[in-house]
Amino acid sequence: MRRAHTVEQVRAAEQPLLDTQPSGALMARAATGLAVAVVEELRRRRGRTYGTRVVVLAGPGNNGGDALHAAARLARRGVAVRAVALGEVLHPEGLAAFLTAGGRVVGLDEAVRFGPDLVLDGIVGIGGSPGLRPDAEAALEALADVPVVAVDLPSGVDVDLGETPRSHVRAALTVTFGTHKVATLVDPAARACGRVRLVDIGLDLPAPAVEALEADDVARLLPVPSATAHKYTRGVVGVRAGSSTYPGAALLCVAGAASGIAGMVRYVGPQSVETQVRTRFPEVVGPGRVQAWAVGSGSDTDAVTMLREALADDVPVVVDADALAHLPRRGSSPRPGLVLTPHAGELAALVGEPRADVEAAPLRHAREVAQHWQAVVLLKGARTLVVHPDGRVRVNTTGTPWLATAGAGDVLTGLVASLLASGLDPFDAASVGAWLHGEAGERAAACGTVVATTIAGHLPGIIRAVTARV
Ligand SMILES: NC(=O)C1=CN([C@@H]2O[C@H](COP(=O)(O)OP(=O)(O)OC[C@H]3O[C@@H](n4cnc5c(N)ncnc54)[C@H](O)[C@@H]3O)[C@@H](O)[C@H]2O)[C@@H](O)CC1
Ligand SMILES: Nc1ncnc2c1ncn2[C@@H]1O[C@H](COP(=O)(O)OP(=O)(O)O)[C@@H](O)[C@H]1O
Ligand SMILES: [K+]
Repeated sequence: MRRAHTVEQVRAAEQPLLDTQPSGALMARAATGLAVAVVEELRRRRGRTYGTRVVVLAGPGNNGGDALHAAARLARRGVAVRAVALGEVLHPEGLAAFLTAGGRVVGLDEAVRFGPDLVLDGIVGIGGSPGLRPDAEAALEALADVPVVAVDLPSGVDVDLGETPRSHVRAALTVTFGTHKVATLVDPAARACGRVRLVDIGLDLPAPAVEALEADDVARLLPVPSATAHKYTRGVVGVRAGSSTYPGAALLCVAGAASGIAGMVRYVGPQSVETQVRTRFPEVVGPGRVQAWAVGSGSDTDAVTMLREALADDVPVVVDADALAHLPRRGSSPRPGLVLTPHAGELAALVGEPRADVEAAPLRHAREVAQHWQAVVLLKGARTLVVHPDGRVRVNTTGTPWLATAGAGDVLTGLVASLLASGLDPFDAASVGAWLHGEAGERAAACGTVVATTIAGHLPGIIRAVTARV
């Protein structure tokens, strides 16, 4: 599991170490890890470190201190280093180490003429508020062609919300200390981080604000049939999706549901669509009892009936697409076991705001919807979010932009419902579903361009590969 903590949590975890360890010990760990990462980055880009050039953009706080200490270490390995001071003062010990190692503080023009291979963004870290001051903006503009390594975080992002409301650094690599921050995992800030590398500085941390499943977590959560299993013990998943306008959505939702996780799949929908489903999937049966429903993908005007009928059963329901618009009104008594799977446009319609506002602040909006409907919200996107009404958040880091293809979401809806039917709770079902879907998309993209059918086609192989890990 990758874990991200808030600024307050990081500061609280740092304090006992700052109180008990020699002054500067924690910063030395951070600076050493940063210097190692920069050496690797220089080798990656230039094939060597000796004779390369690095410019530090140094702010007034400890983030600047990290960068200056790291630059001192780089100087001792033959890297030529310069620093541009952004702020009235520089971190005193960091500056002293930097100067002793042969570094020089220069003006912006000289830093540009120096021709750096990399810029180290030590402007602000977790102490920063969103946005950059004009001197930092000018420095980044003048050095715009040079790749940036962000120290702890790209300066200027909103650390705890993962938003980028104002000017900020766009890094090629972010070296973050102690734990991930919300901004290194959650979009749009995560997009400003480039690759992210975590340096352990020995913090003892509480439960995270945001977590990201990894293969071993998914392996632990995925159900496998026991020796005495029969189809009903594995769970039955029902699909109410598709319409005469969008029969394909039913096929794709069923394909996601029929990935081999649940013991049986039922389809309930218009006769003409049912015929197509049964022809394409001979293993699918008709109405009856289920342990979870997938509702709404491509359901068009049938959405309202499909949702009502699914909600009438006392089982978890995944609500997608057209059915989202027919959710019981906000404020009415919440129904347990709901998973909502909007993309940004659908979530925008739920909260009555422009799509762009949701895309600029996905975590905030997903939290709002989870609260209002007391439901698990799976907000689809490049970094899909899964938000529980109790405040827990997971972010999905698998996937590829090739997944942005019509019908991909329908496959996900069926898959999440099948995980619910097999007994996972809504939070795990949504986050495991997003992880598997992203992996299947990556595998499909490795074989060629991606359409929704090929994503579904890769699910069984991914599921077996993951379950084989335990
Ligand atoms: N406390 C420690 O010993 C450790 C600190 N660490 C580093 O210290 C950083 C936090 O240091 P600080 O608490 O000194 O804070 P920062 O260095 O993040 O920020 C310092 C100051 O920048 C100014 N500032 C705020 N927003 C700004 C903006 N948008 N533009 C320009 N200036 C702005 C403020 O006056 C703030 O006090 C972490 O991100 C990490 O890099 C690590 O070295 C681990 C150990
Ligand atoms: N840029 C992207 N990178 C990675 N995954 C993406 C990207 N854009 C969309 N996706 C994923 O593709 C799927 C698209 O689903 P959705 O928007 O519901 O499409 P549709 O309604 O056509 O099925 C979601 O799982 C989403 O997370
Ligand atoms: K920074």
